[in-house]
Amino acid sequence: MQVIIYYVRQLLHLSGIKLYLNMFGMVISGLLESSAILLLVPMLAMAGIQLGGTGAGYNLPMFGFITELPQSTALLLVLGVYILIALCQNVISRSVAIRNVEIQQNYGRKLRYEVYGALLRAEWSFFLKKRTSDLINMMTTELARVLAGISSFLQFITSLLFTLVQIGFAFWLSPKMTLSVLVCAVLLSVFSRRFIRKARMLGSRSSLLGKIYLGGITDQLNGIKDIKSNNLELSRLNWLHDFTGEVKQEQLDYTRMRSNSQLLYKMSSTLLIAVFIFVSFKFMHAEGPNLLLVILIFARLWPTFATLQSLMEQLSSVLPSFKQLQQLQEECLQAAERSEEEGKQHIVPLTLKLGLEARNVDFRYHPQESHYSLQQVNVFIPANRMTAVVGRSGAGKSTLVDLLMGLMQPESGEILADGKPISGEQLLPYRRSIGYVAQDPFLYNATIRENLTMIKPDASEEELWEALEFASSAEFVRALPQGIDTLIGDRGIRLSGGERQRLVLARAIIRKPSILVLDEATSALDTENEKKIQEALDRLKHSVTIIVIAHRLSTIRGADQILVIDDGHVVQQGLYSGLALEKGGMFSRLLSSQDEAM
Ligand SMILES: Nc1ncnc2c1ncn2[C@@H]1O[C@H](COP(=O)(O)OP(=O)(O)OP(=O)(O)O)[C@@H](O)[C@H]1O
Repeated sequence: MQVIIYYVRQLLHLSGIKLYLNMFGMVISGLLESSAILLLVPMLAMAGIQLGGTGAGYNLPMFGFITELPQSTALLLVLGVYILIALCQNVISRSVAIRNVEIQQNYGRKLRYEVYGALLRAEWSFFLKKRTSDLINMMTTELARVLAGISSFLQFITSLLFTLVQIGFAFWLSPKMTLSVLVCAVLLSVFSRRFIRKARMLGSRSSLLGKIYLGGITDQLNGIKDIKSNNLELSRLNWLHDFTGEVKQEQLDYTRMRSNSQLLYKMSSTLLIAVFIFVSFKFMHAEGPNLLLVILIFARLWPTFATLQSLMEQLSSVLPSFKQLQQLQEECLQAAERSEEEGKQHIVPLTLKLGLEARNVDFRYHPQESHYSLQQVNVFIPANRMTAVVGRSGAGKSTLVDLLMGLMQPESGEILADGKPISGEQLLPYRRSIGYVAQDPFLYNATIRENLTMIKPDASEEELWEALEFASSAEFVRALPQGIDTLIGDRGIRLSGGERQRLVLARAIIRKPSILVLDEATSALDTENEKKIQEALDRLKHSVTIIVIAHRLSTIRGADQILVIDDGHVVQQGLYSGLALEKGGMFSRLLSSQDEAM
């Protein structure tokens, strides 16, 4: 429960007095609702209208004057009061309902903003350890469950207050009867604790199933080409068939548990009413209105107990979601690479003047493993020059570049830009100075223009086309049906691999970065386009610091420096011509293996 209270406190902090007013409104509304019904019987009795039995009605002094009125006037008055109470109740509940949505939506927005903000501030290595689908699940289903849980908690508090008022009312009408009902309710709630435990267990199972479903379906839709080309449709459908069987079972168990609990409350209510009426009639010789009173107290009180029980079950079932959300927020906080305030500041990109340096860098993806992805790496990358990083697959090239971009922090050692460590306040200005083209180019499902202006919102038409020209994209963009305003689909699916790569390059260049990082950026290009990009990079290389990861060694002939990495170590360093001559060196081995492959 503590975890729920933690989030409810935040809600209280955000909505302040509004929330208390609303809860008060809910209690008043409930009170009016019950008083409308409860008062109707005695008021009608006072007006001389008996609802069965021979009793004279309840002795309610405040309504004494009614007996002095003619019966039809009294009836009209009583019904008028009844309508007035109902009107007040409905008006209050209308405004409470609207304000409730406003309060909950405000809090929902704040919570989503906070959780997503925390995710965005977390460092890259945090995302390497998480499944994207789990994070999506947290941001959608689990967060929605938490918000529903908060709403249930508030409903629970209101129902509790309402029940207390109802008990007070019932006590006023008949203390003995009310006490008996309360004793029965306490006994039943002790017995019902097992339903609450079961609800929590089923809630965990439901969360887990939600996670598995989203993970599985995301994986499969991402790999739909693989599924189709390997004829895996049937096996994937079988997976869904088995999985939905589990979901069905879980839903059935949950519904069975809740129905059992409600059945228990409803049947016990019927049974207790029967017992009470029998005892009142047989042993206390109660008649008409008194028997009606027994029914009224039960009819009003017992459903509130059933509601409380049902809300407690709902709360228990979403408790695991609360815990997961809190855990995610804590993990994000621990993995935060900067504070919220830093992110809000206006960031002026850094201009690299001297160069980048990796000093005594060690890095492991998992500290518990003995294998280092990089070990004792010492390199200097001069500003406004082109540095190429080469090596066998798995040598550590991407790891080095990710560290140089400040996406991850070394386990020991330092990454310095112009002699200053790229962490803390330096980090965001440094990041802003980088243009990056990944091996697997990513584009948003938007128009080409939107993809470019996302990076530089104030880019002029001229700047957009300049970047497209640079990346040899202008020609194909002009040929598209809506030109630069063409929608390129999910991850740019409506474009060819080479076109995507060129657009990402245009996007990287549009901000006029001080550092340009290209991870195999020309791998999907044909020889003609590759040549054009090479020429453009050659023109840039004296005004921008370029770092390229290259598999095709022919593309880095013009590099000012080549770093050869093997098994996490920098094993060679120098110019293409010099390295090619070092017989037996890793670079010449890479060269000869590429020659053989051609
Ligand atoms: N997210 C990760 N978690 C654990 N280990 C990783 C992760 N990413 C890379 N590694 C390991 O770190 C080492 C270096 O990987 P890295 O991706 O830097 O190599 P690379 O030279 O860029 O390879 P490639 O040319 O195939 O892209 C490899 O042993 C790899 O298995």
